[in-house]
Amino acid sequence: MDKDVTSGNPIISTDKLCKTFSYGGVQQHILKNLDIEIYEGDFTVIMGSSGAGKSTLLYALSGMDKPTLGTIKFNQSVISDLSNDKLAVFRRLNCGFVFQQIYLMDNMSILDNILISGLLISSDRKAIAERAKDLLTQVGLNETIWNKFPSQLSGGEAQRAAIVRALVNNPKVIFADEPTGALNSGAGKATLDVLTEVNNRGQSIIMVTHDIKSARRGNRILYMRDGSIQGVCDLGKYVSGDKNRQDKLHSFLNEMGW
Ligand SMILES: Nc1ncnc2c1ncn2[C@@H]1O[C@H](COP(=O)(O)OP(=O)(O)OP(=O)(O)O)[C@@H](O)[C@H]1O
Repeated sequence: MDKDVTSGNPIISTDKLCKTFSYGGVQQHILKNLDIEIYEGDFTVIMGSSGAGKSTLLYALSGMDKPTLGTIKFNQSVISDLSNDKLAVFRRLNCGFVFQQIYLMDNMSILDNILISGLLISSDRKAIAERAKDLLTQVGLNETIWNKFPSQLSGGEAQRAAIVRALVNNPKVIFADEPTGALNSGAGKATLDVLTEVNNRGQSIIMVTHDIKSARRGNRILYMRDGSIQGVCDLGKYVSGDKNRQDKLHSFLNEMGW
């Protein structure tokens, strides 16, 4: 795949990545010989038809699931043949996750939810707490929120807290699966603004979405159909209200048959 001039070095690459599920005695080939490069510092968006294999690809790239065949390299190290235990360590050190369902722990304060993630890789509680508070402030969640419980937050506030939890260990890549899928448009925009800001500071993001407003935030769009990459669109960095970018994305998606 051609490399956008604005992109950095490949942070993840795949070689003939395949994923097959067996269900009810039938084999379903979901990812078919994918050769992909994801570049450092990019906001990569994965779009495509329903069932195309977008989430399956995201889970394979992040080491949440293992490929059936093929190789995945993360920063030049092969991760596709790691044991489950080593993959768990790899994810803890390198990956942050943001999902449509927010999965904060109900019986802990927002700050504790974030601290507990940080303590998985460091025992320096004071430093983690400082980083957590700093990040919470950056995403617009001030001190009055820190000691609340998840059920006392709006959906948008909870998703911003979940982004902080994903960032607290300073991961190389944030993997997001429909992060605005359960949010109203205002909360969705606030979540996208945070992800955009985080990416502008250099954080690599890979996001699966059906939502065109979310997709606009990416600088590189991969379009999947039936387990393959059907097309790639390099949009350049997001600039609010840039009509040329919007038109380019629309005509790419039309071309892909979206
Ligand atoms: N663990 C599993 N076992 C069996 N089949 C699975 C499993 N996970 C996913 N699939 C199948 O793989 C296909 C692709 O699923 P995936 O969730 O990757 O698609 P998607 O492109 O993200 O779809 P959507 O946009 O609808 O969420 C689907 O047909 C799904 O049923």
